[in-house]
Amino acid sequence: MAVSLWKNLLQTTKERILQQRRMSLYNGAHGYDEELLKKKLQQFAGGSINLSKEDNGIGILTLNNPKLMNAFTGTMMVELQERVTELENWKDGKGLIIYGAGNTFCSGSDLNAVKAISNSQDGMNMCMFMQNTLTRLMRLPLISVALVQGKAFGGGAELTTACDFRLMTPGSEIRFVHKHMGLVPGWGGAARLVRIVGSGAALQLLSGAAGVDPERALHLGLSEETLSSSDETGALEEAQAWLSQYTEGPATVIQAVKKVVTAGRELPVEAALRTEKDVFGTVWGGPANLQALVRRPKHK
Ligand SMILES: CCCC(=O)SCCNC(=O)CCNC(=O)[C@H](O)C(C)(C)COP(=O)(O)OP(=O)(O)OC[C@H]1O[C@@H](n2cnc3c(N)ncnc32)[C@H](O)[C@@H]1OP(=O)(O)O
Repeated sequence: MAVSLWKNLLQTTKERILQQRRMSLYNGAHGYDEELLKKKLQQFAGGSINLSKEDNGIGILTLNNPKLMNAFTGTMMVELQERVTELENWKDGKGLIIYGAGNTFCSGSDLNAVKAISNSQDGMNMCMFMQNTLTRLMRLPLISVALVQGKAFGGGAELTTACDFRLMTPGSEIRFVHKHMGLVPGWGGAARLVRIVGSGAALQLLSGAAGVDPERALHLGLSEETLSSSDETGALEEAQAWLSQYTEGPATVIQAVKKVVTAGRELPVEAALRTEKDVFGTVWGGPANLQALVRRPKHK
């Protein structure tokens, strides 16, 4: 009995690792050694990434390094990857809100770490790590929201684009400052921004490196809504209420919705259609479907 339990656990863990590899953009075949990079990132310690999984199926992910305006240290990058793995395995999850501690979102990568790994290969390795993590974040079967208070600069602006939606508080700002740092986005922010606002607006935002206030963000389609609260508690409550409109219902169905949209967003149409058929098969005749057939609701 114990042996068979152990075998099952081993098999599940193996499958999970294989699934993560499949979902990752970069692996050994790209000359990328994740374990080696993680060791390097661990040298730049500070801050944390905290996750709280609420009973209503909404996860709250906090970027917590307020002394540095929530800049990403190396250990925070590693912790973000760990939290994403936790969210991938959250059966009851439906939504996710990402926000920064201390009334500000995130000022990008920690410039102290950046300075210490300023050679090209280290930079690309760090990008591969963050692109892997943010791609997995974007593909989570959860509806995700970046709650932008204060500043979302550099890599912080890039992180907002890995979420399905952005909500901004009054006075907040999203700014792709990379050009002023002699850089371009490297965490996947350019590719995602083009898909959100179109190539013309993306080119303006990256080459102008100007701040985007809530009004302009709304106009560009970069933000869904400007919240009325500026304080952390009020903004979080508002963001939860906004997200709840879309997370109402069984987790299996909400996750299926996100999966078909992700497929439509990322795959060629034939592959997206096949995925849609497969996901449909997971809900058709499922508990929520059967209960609805009994209730026979009228959608007036
Ligand atoms: C592929 C990823 C590329 C990147 O992300 S590159 C990084 C891009 N980000 C930046 O260049 C942001 C630089 N910081 C700023 O512009 C300003 O600090 C910012 C965010 C507008 C906030 O301004 P203020 O509200 O006036 O606050 P402040 O400047 O006094 O900052 C408070 C303390 O936080 C520090 N800080 C802010 N952003 C940081 C960062 N990214 N890395 C390391 N430290 C950072 C800042 O140096 C200051 O510390 P201290 O009080 O001087 O010891």
